[in-house]
Amino acid sequence: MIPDWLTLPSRPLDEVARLAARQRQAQLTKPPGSLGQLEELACFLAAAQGRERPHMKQVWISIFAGDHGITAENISAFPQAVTGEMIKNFARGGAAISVLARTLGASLEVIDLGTVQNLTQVPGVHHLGLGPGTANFLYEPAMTEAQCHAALGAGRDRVEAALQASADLFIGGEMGIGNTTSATAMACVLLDLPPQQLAGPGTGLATAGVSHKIEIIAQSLLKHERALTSPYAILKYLGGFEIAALTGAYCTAAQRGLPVLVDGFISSVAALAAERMNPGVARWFLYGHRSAEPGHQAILEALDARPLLSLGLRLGEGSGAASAIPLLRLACALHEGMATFAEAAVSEKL
Ligand SMILES: Cc1cc2ncn([C@H]3O[C@H](COP(=O)(O)O)[C@@H](O)[C@H]3O)c2cc1C
Ligand SMILES: O=C(O)c1cccnc1
Repeated sequence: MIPDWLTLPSRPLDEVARLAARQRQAQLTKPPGSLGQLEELACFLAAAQGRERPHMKQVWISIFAGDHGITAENISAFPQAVTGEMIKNFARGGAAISVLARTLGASLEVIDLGTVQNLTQVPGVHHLGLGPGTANFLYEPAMTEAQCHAALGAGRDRVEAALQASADLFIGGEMGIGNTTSATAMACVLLDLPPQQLAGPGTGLATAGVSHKIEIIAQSLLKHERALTSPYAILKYLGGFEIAALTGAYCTAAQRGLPVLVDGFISSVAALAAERMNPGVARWFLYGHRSAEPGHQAILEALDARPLLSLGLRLGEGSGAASAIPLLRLACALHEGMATFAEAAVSEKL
């Protein structure tokens, strides 16, 4: 059963502040609308922060990591051990997201939800110990009810921590070898599309590997067909600890009024699951980029999302979202710092 807290209503955006921001944009020294999505970003952030002039100072990034039983089916170009190895790399500051966070002045934390390796001795990592990864969903539900609830709750708790730290924005990243298979399986059910249409190379499978991945997903969907009757069941049967944590985080962020910048394919599947479990939460979501993973496009369309960047990234870890932070900051700076037509004595539109 879906936990009660997950479906509590999201906070309404401040439409008065949004309107005030729109009116300010109309007075700035540029043809109306000429800053395109940068204008919309400023107005969205105004509505989210309840002030005409929003800012984007404190960015909070939580990386959720977990192992996947489905890796036993040989569906990734990399071995399962990479999940744990990358957790250590995050902790040491050597991963792409580590560099991005440092460069952006964002806070970064790593949550080990449950991996095959015992990483409790690794300093600087939160350990939740939900088990040695999910079960192989080709044969069994990926998560028990208790694991799924704990993972959703872990996401909620990290958003609460972000709020405590006065964060202006929440980014969730993920790490879990095999999680494009998990996310693709979920997306097939959420969108009612066949795996042939959504599956892609993930970390770099060649054509034969993608065909095998499609076959494994198709068999898994057949196996659990009768159980996959709700977005929560889809998450529990086919998801991962980190995907559930993202889902819980996204719902909490919308409920508490903290805007979210969604990352790539896997994060967007979590965002779609969140929106299906609690319609309306997606009003609080921005989308950092369009991933090179081919299935991302269909997910973005289902969310009516307009991603900010399209750089051919296919990494995860929150990297595509983090890469878009400078645009959010520029949108706020333009909104705040540009002169109005009156201030600059520039003639307005005829
Ligand atoms: C070194 C390395 C660092 C990563 N950081 C994120 N991912 C990404 O790749 C994985 C998903 O792809 P698949 O489903 O094909 O296994 C996830 O862990 C994801 O975050 C990485 C993958 C690797 C190899
Ligand atoms: O878009 C993503 O999030 C992604 C794509 C491939 C591998 N890992 C993550």
